[in-house]
Amino acid sequence: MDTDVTAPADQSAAKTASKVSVQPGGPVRGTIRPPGSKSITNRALICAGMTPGQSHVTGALRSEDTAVMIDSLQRCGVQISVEAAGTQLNVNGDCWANRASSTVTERDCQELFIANSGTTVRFLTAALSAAGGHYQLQGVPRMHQRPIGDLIDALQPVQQGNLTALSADGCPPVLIQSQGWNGKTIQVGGSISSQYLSGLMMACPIAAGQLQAATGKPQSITVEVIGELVSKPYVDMTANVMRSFGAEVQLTYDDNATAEGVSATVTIDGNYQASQYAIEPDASAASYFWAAAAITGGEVTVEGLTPDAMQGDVGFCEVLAKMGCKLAVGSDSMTISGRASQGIDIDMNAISDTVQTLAVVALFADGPTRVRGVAHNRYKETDRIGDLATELRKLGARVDEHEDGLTITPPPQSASGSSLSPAVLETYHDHRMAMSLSLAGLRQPGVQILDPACTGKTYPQFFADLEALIGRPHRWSME
Ligand SMILES: O=C(O)C1=C[C@@H](OP(=O)(O)O)[C@@H](O)[C@H](O)C1
Ligand SMILES: C=C(OP(=O)(O)O)C(=O)O
Repeated sequence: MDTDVTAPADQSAAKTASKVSVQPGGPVRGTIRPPGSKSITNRALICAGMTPGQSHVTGALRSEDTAVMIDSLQRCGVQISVEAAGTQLNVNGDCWANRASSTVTERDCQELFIANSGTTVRFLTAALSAAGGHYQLQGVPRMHQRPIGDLIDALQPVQQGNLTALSADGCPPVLIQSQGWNGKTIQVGGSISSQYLSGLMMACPIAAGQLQAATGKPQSITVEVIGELVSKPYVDMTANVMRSFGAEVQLTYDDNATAEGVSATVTIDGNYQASQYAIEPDASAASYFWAAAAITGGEVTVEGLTPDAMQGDVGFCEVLAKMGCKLAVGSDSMTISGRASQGIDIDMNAISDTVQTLAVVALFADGPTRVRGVAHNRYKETDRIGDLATELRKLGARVDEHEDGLTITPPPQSASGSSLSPAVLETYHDHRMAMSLSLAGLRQPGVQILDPACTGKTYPQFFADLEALIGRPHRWSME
């Protein structure tokens, strides 16, 4: 039996389709280069967009999360022209030069729409607070339930002016009325999201530039994380991108810090310089294609990524290797082959965007898989522990939900392959729910995914690329 994706023939149809299903088939074999990294694109946009001069970014991701970042920066006066189907960005931040932050707060409030993009709201809150001005950042209803209180609390002692999270429990919309920063050391919590620290780090050169203009002296700003810090590879990524744009970043971790102690210290010197910058393919997106090989016992090569990539999510290949797959590393590629046959016990704190991918792979392993260390997954596009458990149960797995993760116990395999159940699966406006759950259809007949267009948050072409990889004509169900 061949694998087959039932999906729309073109992306305009994708926007209106209500369901997609992937039909079971043989081993998936092929090569793919996913689109650019969302996380790196939005970092490059902040560094380039807040810097006077012309920067040139290649390999960028075009998706909803990057579109709202581009649109917000443009509304603030940054000039951004988009070429090569959205993958090349010419960014000019001259609008920030010679801008007196004491006068800009008098302007009309600039309303910015950030949809459900965590990176956009957290990075822009810090950057615009440092730059000064009057802004309101507003998103979709789920964004107004995603915490930003730790970032607001960190900024209150350093920002001159008012800063408020307008929803209950410290969630967006965010209202910023800022006259810049005072240069004091910043302390931030990191147990809910690393994006607060990343946003503060990227804002430091902006604030330092303004302080230097006012005092005539170079400024150095320090940020400390108090207690736990989740998703650490994203913090290393932030430091890397900042260095490429000319900032000096010293970053140290203390893995033995107590709950009240300082677990990370970042000291930032220097300003950004307009730069040329090339973006890696998205490693979280790549996880779906590696998983396709692991679920079907095939072989998939992802080009443009190696274990040296900036994105921690390339570590997903090591997880698959623990489950029994073979990992082959090329000069500019990573190949996963063979079936993921063993259940594992694994801490996914550092690579939490791949938990849903792993959960679907775990459905086809021979024993249970325990995922630990991802309590922060409850604050993402949806509750990625509770809602994930609900959908996996519909497929017939036993799922035990824990405070910090879940245990997935697949039903015993039948001789014909899968012993799961057909199911119509909800996606909760979560792109990763749609992309990961669709892979269950590679082995289990009758798996239908609702609202496939939600992949547009980070990967509008996902189902077209999946079809190209598994190599059969496809159709969308247009119900
Ligand atoms: O900094 C980033 O680019 C990201 C950090 C992670 O969030 P948390 O730090 O909230 O885990 C990740 O889930 C998100 O997709 C992107
Ligand atoms: C959590 C995610 O995104 P963000 O926090 O940037 O909205 C994600 O892309 O999985």
